[in-house]
Amino acid sequence: MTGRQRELTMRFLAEPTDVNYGGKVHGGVVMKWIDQAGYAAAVGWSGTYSVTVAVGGIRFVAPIRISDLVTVRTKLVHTGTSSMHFAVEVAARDPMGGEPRLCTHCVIVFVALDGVEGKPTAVPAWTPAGDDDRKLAEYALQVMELSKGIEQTVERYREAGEL
Ligand SMILES: CCCCCCCCCCCCCCCC(=O)SCCNC(=O)CCNC(=O)[C@H](O)C(C)(C)COP(=O)(O)OP(=O)(O)OC[C@H]1O[C@@H](n2cnc3c(N)ncnc32)[C@H](O)[C@@H]1OP(=O)(O)O
Repeated sequence: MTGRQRELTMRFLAEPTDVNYGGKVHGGVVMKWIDQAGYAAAVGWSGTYSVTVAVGGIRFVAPIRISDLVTVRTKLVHTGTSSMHFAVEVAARDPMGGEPRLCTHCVIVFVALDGVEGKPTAVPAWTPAGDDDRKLAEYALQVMELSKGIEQTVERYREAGEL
């Protein structure tokens, strides 16, 4: 089974405990769903315990409302040695009808460990099969490069004691 399931989808209803005073789902709750779907996808692909190492390019495009049917879709778009990059889309729709709306998208990266307190370990490699796959992989790598650039900027300011 490891190294075979490239896509994973979670579906559920947005509950009253997920929403803020305006009836819209908290951004942090959406991030938790992304993390959970990414975790299931990562351990499925790697066959080992995996941890989130980075999230990039997260954009909350449209709100999710209470009782919406939510779909979190993850797609593996790149593997490194121990890392797995997933493109994630969160969509929602009224379960009584209506078109799905894209609500959030991002890239999330997991690292496979050789145990719960372990070290990074190799994952089955995934190779892009066509132009669409190659574009997705390039997109994910660019997003993560930009995120690493932000991390380095933050680090520079922290080291200079300016934060
Ligand atoms: C048995 C128990 C089951 C429990 C079942 C419960 C289930 C319930 C539901 C689950 C719910 C959801 C759960 C979600 C999973 C968490 O939420 S995990 C918690 C949040 N994450 C963490 O705590 C991770 C903290 N970070 C770390 O421990 C270390 O940074 C890591 C991830 C082990 C990496 O260590 P490191 O020394 O940086 O390792 P290093 O060898 O330099 O890099 C490893 C890889 O990371 C990549 N990397 C490093 N930095 C970055 C970056 N900024 N950007 C991109 N890639 C990077 C490297 O490029 C490298 O990739 P490869 O070249 O190998 O492909």
